[in-house]
Amino acid sequence: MKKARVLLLNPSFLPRATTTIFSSASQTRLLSHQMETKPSSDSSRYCYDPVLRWDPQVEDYFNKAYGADHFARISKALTRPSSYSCIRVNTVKTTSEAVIEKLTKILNESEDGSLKLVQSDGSSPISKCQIPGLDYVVFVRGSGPHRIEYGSGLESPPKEVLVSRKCAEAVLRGAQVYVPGVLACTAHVEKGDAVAVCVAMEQPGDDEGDWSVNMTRGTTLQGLPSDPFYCERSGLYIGMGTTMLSRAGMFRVPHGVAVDLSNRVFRLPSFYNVLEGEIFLQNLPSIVAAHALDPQKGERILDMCAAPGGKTTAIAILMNDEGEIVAADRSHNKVLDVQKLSAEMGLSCITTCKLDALKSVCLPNALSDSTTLANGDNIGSVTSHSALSSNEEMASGRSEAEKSSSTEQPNGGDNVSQAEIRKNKERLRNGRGRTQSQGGRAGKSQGFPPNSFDRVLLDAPCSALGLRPRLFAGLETVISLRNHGRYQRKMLDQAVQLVRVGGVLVYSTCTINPSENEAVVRYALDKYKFLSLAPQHPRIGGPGLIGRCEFPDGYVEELLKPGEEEMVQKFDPSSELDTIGFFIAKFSVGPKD
Ligand SMILES: C[S@@+](CC[C@H](N)C(=O)[O-])C[C@H]1O[C@@H](n2cnc3c(N)ncnc32)[C@H](O)[C@@H]1O
Repeated sequence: MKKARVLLLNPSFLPRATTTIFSSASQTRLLSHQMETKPSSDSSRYCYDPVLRWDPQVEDYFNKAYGADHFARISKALTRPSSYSCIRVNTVKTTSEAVIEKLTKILNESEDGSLKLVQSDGSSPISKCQIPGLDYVVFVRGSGPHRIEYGSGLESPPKEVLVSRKCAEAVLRGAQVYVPGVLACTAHVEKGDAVAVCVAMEQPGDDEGDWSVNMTRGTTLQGLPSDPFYCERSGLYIGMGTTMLSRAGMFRVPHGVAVDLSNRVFRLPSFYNVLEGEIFLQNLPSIVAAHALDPQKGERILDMCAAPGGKTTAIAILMNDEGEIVAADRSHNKVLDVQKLSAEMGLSCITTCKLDALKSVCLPNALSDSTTLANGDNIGSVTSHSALSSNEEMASGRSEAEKSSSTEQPNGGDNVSQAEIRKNKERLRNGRGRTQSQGGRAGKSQGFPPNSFDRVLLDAPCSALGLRPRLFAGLETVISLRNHGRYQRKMLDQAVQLVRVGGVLVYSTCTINPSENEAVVRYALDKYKFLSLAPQHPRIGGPGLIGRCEFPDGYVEELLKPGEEEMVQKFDPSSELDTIGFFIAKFSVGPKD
């Protein structure tokens, strides 16, 4: 496979990089270090130098796709958080300047002084994004990896708290160590003790592809080589902190902070619950995906896999909250999350519905057929889009008064089941029920007629192999990666039908897997001759991969053709942009016949 040219990026777009401190031991560490059985020296044990574990065939595939050196860099980058937090400002409510002022005050007043300390040159860690058109994006620079003094040279080893891999990934992003994430702890730990926090990583089981942590919660550690998985935990220390509970408390109480991790390998501010409704923490490529869609005021847009609503709300802000965005997701509870976010951000152009993207196209006659069915044996569970938007089922950020007075019925309003009409009349008379108080219910949609949207975003569910920090990747196999691609192609088949001629379709994923990115684009371009790749603005990601990949089982995967690679945006976690791995393709929809 031919590797595509790497686009050189202008680093001035980004917050200035902080000094990284890698020990020479960490640079030379062998890929197989987690499997070593010999006890390691103190300095290589008490440090953060994880190596991502992949299924061997997946690793082989990625090595071929990217080249071994490049993939090793990607794999390493995935184990670290990005060096900055990216904040999207809700310009409907506030401005970047106001947010920068408030965040500066919050950070200066914060009890955790670590963020102040990282700026050795006296500059602020907060800055406005310099990418043209993205001046409503604010970066907050973090720092790391820091070398932590664990006191390992002392006579007795440091007391330890062992946390689950998922807990560790959250902690690396700035979270605290919460009780449910704690798996094991040294004996006799009391509240207020200094502890080293390390990660319990999945280990290979007896069968191929079988991985597990294999440790009972509450296990006692001694800090000695006789501890379970002692060697395997080498190089997996994420910081030093103070216990907020005794050992017994950690395994007795259901929630709360277990360790106040004051000395971290990576220091990133946690903006949990900060400036709610005014800001949204979002990865830079996700913001760029909303721009790639290029939504215009007054348009009708479908976000097919919308939850939790990060891109939906980004699109709404780009439209200045004028037009209609239908935010769909398969999961009822996740649709509620979109409703909550839209309401919090004060956005009224977003309507939500529960919809399986694989069934999102509904032919006009099928629409009334299934509505008839719904009247009979499945009352109220299937409701057309028109019914939803006119009858409050499709919850939106619009005020109650506005919605109840709305007479707008885009499809003529003739697809509403009588049961739904009765139910809604009652609801309007009685006011919202308890579960409907803040978008407590997500209406189901049975789909939309072909060509009913100006633009469609398909931010597809994927293997998420671009998300970082990631400490383990062994569960995906070449077959599961291929299956993700198959699922995405089926969704794309639906999306293509829903965009009107002259409209735009954006396809995105947060994975580095070519089967879910370039191969899906190849499929779309080969199958739908009316699709063409369209230029994206801004274009700050790198090029896609061209060529083909042949697998040992004979499966052949076609990727992009020469000339197409510069039309997509591939965000490489190992590049200077220091983002998650992400992929964006934008298609123009030409005449369909
Ligand atoms: C990558 S996430 C979307 C993230 C979202 N676009 C954002 O920016 O906040 C993928 C979403 O697809 C949803 N999903 C998975 N399968 C689906 C299906 N068949 N139909 C609709 N949604 C689906 C998941 O529930 C998940 O919320």
